[in-house]
Amino acid sequence: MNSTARERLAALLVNDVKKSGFSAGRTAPTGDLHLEVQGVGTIQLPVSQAQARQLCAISRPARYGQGERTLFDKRVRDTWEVPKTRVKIDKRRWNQTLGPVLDQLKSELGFPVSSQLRVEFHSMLVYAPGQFFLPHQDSEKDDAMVGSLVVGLPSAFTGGALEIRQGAETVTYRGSKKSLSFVGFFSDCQHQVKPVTSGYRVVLTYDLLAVSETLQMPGEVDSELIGKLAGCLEEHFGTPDAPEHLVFLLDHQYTPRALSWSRLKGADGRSATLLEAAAERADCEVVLALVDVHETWSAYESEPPSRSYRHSRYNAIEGDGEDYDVEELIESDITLHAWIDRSGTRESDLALFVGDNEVCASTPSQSLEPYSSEYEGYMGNWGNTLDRWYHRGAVVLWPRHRAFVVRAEASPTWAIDTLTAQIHTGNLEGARNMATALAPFWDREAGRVTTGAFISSALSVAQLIEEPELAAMLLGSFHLEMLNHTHAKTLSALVDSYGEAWMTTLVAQWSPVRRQHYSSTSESTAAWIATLPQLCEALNQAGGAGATAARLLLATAKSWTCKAIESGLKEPSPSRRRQRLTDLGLPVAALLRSAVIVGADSIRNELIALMCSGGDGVLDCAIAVLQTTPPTHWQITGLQLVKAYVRFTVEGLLAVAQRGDDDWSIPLPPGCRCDLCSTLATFLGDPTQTQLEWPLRQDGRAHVHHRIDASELPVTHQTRRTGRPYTLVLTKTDALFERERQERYRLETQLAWLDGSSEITNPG
Ligand SMILES: O=C(O)CCC(=O)C(=O)O
Ligand SMILES: [Fe+2]
Repeated sequence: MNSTARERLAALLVNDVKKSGFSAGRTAPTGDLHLEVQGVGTIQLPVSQAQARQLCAISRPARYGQGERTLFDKRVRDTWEVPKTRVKIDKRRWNQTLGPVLDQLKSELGFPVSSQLRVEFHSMLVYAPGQFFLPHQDSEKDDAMVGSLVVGLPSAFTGGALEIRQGAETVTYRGSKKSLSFVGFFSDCQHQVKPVTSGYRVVLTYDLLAVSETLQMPGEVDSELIGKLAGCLEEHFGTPDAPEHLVFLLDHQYTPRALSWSRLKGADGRSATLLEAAAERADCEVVLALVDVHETWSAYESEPPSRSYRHSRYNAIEGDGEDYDVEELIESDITLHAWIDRSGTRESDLALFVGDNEVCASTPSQSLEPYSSEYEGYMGNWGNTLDRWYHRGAVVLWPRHRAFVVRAEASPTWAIDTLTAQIHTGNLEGARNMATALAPFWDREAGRVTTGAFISSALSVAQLIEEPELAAMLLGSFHLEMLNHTHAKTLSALVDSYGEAWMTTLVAQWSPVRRQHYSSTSESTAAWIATLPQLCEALNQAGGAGATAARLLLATAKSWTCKAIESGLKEPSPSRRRQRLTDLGLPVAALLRSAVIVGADSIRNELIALMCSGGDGVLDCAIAVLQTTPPTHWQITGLQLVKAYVRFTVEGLLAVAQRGDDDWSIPLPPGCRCDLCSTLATFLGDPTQTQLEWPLRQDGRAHVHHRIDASELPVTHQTRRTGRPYTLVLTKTDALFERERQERYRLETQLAWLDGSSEITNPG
């Protein structure tokens, strides 16, 4: 007995839907097939060896697809393909056989009676002895394509079986000596043609397309079943802490383009129809969705991996084949990616995680063909693992009275658009109620949407809703880095509506300082600050409280930058420290310009004082600020002072006497002062000693290594592994002299540049 309502719902659907296969075969007499190949003539059925050889003579080797490319590789596909333009078929007569066969295949593949299958000729193939096609999947090159049809022409051959696999199940089709043999299968099945051992195998291949509505009207007979399904839905959603959704995984996999209510594959159409009717009775909303199932299994390699391909008619990927024995499911997660509701409205870009207690299926993912899989050798906790990904279709349901919340959680963009529409139709009270319902999850869900359109709409909804707390809730998850000059008017209106204190709290919440990102992860903050002058300009022009908003943003950007400089100065690696501080030149320059724009003199003065505060690193930053600011702006931004200071400092550095050719002393930068470090400092500081042999235990050696490497000193360290303890051999290198030469050259270049620039700023 299945315990949960959702499991009972899945069981009801399994029992109802006639067990239809993923492939189906038929034979038919040859009478209606009149086939002519230019250069060979009318093809006599059964195909003789002689005519088969003639066909090979006018053919070319068939290609296969992989990714975006179409490839030719005889180790994957070795088949002759008759050029399509040479093949002529009397369609009218052929349809007399093809039509009824398609009807039979349709029912065996589980399509409802009301649907229609259509075919499009794809190719004529000839397999000579030894030829084959390795396992692959045909990709859907047309939205309506659901599978492939292979029509085998009668001929005498052995081998060449067509094997179709669906998960653990393989069905083999061998063709016929006297009749036409038809095999239809879905495009989510892997299939292969085994090598022909004698004679010739000749086939026509077709794309199989589903046309017209595949959803049925549920019949009277279904009423009882629909009642039971509706009962399951009511029970599933009935408890106070019930899950938000019910996700029924369909049997087939779909590409985003192919997913549609009217083109469900096989029995999926019937399941969807029944669930839709049940949803109606249980007052639920229903959508057709695309879910990604990701499963991690513990696994081991059973034999050396072979390759398999998603063949395209023109797209291909590698699969895992049957080369791993899977043991136990370690974890599985399911994400909803897109859906289409009954009115045909599509929501893409969803990223909704679905809990285990929301999912049911009549076929476990494991017995489908994964879209992609990856085998990892020993992974620590789990030994070897096999990861598999499936793109499954699903029917997703939720109670109608929860519709707004469910849809809003899945798509914050939709939620904001809906609120906007409510406000515009004058239903402010309704919009406020809706916004209130968003509060429990809004921070989490809205935080992952960063599109410009979403930010703009959310900012205006927050203003139009005329409720400070709701407005702050709606915008709470934003980051400063999302704002640009197009938001100036709304930002200014927000300060007008809710006041400066409200905005101050919000900006603090948006601030990167709160996230404490000052280093390599903060490029986006630095890049945003570089655009701040434009935003400040726009805010100034917006009038009203725009200037207030600009000053708030500027102050936050300034504190981030000062913290980033502080953090950069603490960077132990000299080369990384120089890089980080040089990179901060751009935001500092932008802050200075912004300060001028909004008239924030104190911020400007503070930054100028900071740039003139000495120290190695700050000098690098100050030079970068000068280099990124046009000299014509130096006066107004206060950078004249910085220029003078830099000039003075650089001259001072250059005035220090150059290192003598025999001076090997190296200062050890401040840091640890343990006994080992003082021995190290003494050796380094000695102008004549270039090598030190130092018997030292392992932990001591590690400490000294670390000290030398962290400061990037021009000293090599080697361990001589004889005696006890081993001996650490430290050797000063020539890089000491070379680096100082380069550093002087750099300073001289900077000085020359500064002098050159001042001519521009002080004409005459
Ligand atoms: O030759 C066959 O039966 C199948 C050929 C095939 O798989 C293909 O053309 O994609
Ligand atoms: Fe194929």
